[in-house]
Amino acid sequence: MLEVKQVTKKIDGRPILQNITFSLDSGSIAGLVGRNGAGKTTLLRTMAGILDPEQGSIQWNSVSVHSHPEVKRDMVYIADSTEPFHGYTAMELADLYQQIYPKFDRMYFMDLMERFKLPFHKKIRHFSKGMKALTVLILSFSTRASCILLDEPTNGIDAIVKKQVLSLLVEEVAESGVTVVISTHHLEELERIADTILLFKGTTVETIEGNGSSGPYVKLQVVFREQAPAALLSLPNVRVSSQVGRVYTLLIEDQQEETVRLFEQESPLVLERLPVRLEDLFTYKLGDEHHVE
Ligand SMILES: Nc1ncnc2c1ncn2[C@@H]1O[C@H](COP(=O)(O)OP(=O)(O)OP(=O)(O)O)[C@@H](O)[C@H]1O
Repeated sequence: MLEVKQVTKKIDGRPILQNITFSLDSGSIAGLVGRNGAGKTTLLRTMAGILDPEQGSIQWNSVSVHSHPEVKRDMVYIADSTEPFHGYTAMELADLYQQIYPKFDRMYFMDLMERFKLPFHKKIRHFSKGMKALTVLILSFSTRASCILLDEPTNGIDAIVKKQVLSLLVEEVAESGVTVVISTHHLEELERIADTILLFKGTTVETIEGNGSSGPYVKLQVVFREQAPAALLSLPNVRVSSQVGRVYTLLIEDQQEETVRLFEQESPLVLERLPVRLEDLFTYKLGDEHHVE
């Protein structure tokens, strides 16, 4: 189990992470989402033990990552840039990782590289973005580390490679019970694979169990006969996601049924429930937040 407890981190005196607390079970996939500059990379690097928190702790199976650096051999962090790997071939990277990670599975590495038809002896700088993404993912799983932290693993890759990357991820989590945390801006891919969403709100993280489709939210499409009821639309638990003429799309949090009834009492022409998407929650939670950087 990965436990992040009351983690606080400043950069250049500015608080980036404040009192961040959540825990993730083994064999789960968590999606880390938030606005640009929110602090996702900082959190991943702190979880990986690369950055020290000012306060709080990160524990992997009840052992502190920062006080017991040997735990890091069971955790792997893959940055959003593959640039540090560019001067190496895949085989050289395997050699390097084998020295760092005692459980590195060379056979498994070779099998997966062959399965995806990736070259062993070509410098990574000559790989396409998709090949780079797949190679670093294969490398990370080959460490046989139990906790894998991935910063934007599907950035800049096409839909087919993305599907391969995500299938590989799900396959690995199901087979070897690893815990994976993925930072991404691609919310739709998390809907398919994540068990938990960690949503950056300001300098804290809100945990949303499931992929956003369950939970205390209702999405409604309402077409009003005449004037839209301003008092209802400005209720604190109602957010207007969009409005086209008299057609309103609303997201309601908490007291959903009671609030839906209030809308029904207005006798709208149409009142229809729609599936709640992660993007709806993202906009609902973060729509008012300033773009950080
Ligand atoms: N080395 C650094 N020096 C100064 N400021 C930094 C440094 N690293 C991060 N920051 C600042 O910390 C904040 C969080 O950055 P971080 O990279 O963690 O965000 P992010 O959520 O990963 O962003 P993005 O989604 O755009 O990749 C930003 O305001 C960033 O400018």
